[in-house]
Amino acid sequence: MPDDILVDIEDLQFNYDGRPVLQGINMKIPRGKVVAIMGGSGCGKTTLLRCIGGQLRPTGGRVRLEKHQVCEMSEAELYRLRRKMGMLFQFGALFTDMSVFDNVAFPLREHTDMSEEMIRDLVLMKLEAVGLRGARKLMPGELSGGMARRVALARAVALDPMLVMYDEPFTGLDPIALGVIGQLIRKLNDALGATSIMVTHDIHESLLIVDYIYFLNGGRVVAEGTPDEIRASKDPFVHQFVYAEVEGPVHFDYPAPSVRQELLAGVTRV
Ligand SMILES: Nc1ncnc2c1ncn2[C@@H]1O[C@H](COP(=O)(O)OP(=O)(O)OP(=O)(O)O)[C@@H](O)[C@H]1O
Repeated sequence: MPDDILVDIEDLQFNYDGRPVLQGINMKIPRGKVVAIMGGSGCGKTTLLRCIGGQLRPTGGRVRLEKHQVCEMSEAELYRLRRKMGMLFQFGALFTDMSVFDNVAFPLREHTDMSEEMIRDLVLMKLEAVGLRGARKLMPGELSGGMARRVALARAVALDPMLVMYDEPFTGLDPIALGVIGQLIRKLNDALGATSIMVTHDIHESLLIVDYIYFLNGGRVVAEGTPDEIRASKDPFVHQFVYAEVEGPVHFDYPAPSVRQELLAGVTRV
């Protein structure tokens, strides 16, 4: 694998109970880049992140992260590998019974045997990077939504990960907080020399901060490109996302038989 590719995904397939969700995904994510993955609801974006992180075992294909074949690793090996991955899942839930400081210190205490003094210095550095050093004693219940997301961001990068994965980091934020989080994702990626993969529905923020965007539909990559290529694209999938059109090739309904079929089968009673 060329050295500049951190994550190499080849023909990745995943089924839930026999229902195909990922149907042959190919992606090469270079080191140092911020990449967005977009697509309609339920098209498999979170499933893809979980296959990269090794939380789900694919039914076919492979994921290489650096020199590691993620799909073939034991639980113990995955546990060690995850130390090098930061993850921020939807809403970036903080531990509500721990202060801001302890939330960010958590991965350091869990995965290293650093002294409390070192942990303190590192936590304060990460909180400084997200502009919340002064808020370290607050509890999550005392934070605004945007502040809580910034703490979750600081926690995701506490161990200086080589790869940071974000699952819908902008959900529920007002436009200003959303812009702040977007800028921080970019800034932290570059300051840490990390690589970031972000699942998001926010095309406009993505166009501002990422290096490359993949569009998924039906478990496959249907379009991809740099922000400039995406802006200039005539592809109908891309067009539907950029202009937030309800009608288009992306279907937002969960797959179902026709209403007529269901009525005939008598299964629509609730
Ligand atoms: N644990 C599960 N068991 C069975 N099916 C699942 C499970 N988790 C997800 N699915 C199904 O797999 C498909 C892909 O889900 P996934 O969460 O990856 O989609 P997504 O693109 O991230 O969606 P969204 O944008 O709405 O978060 C969906 O149809 C979902 O219903």
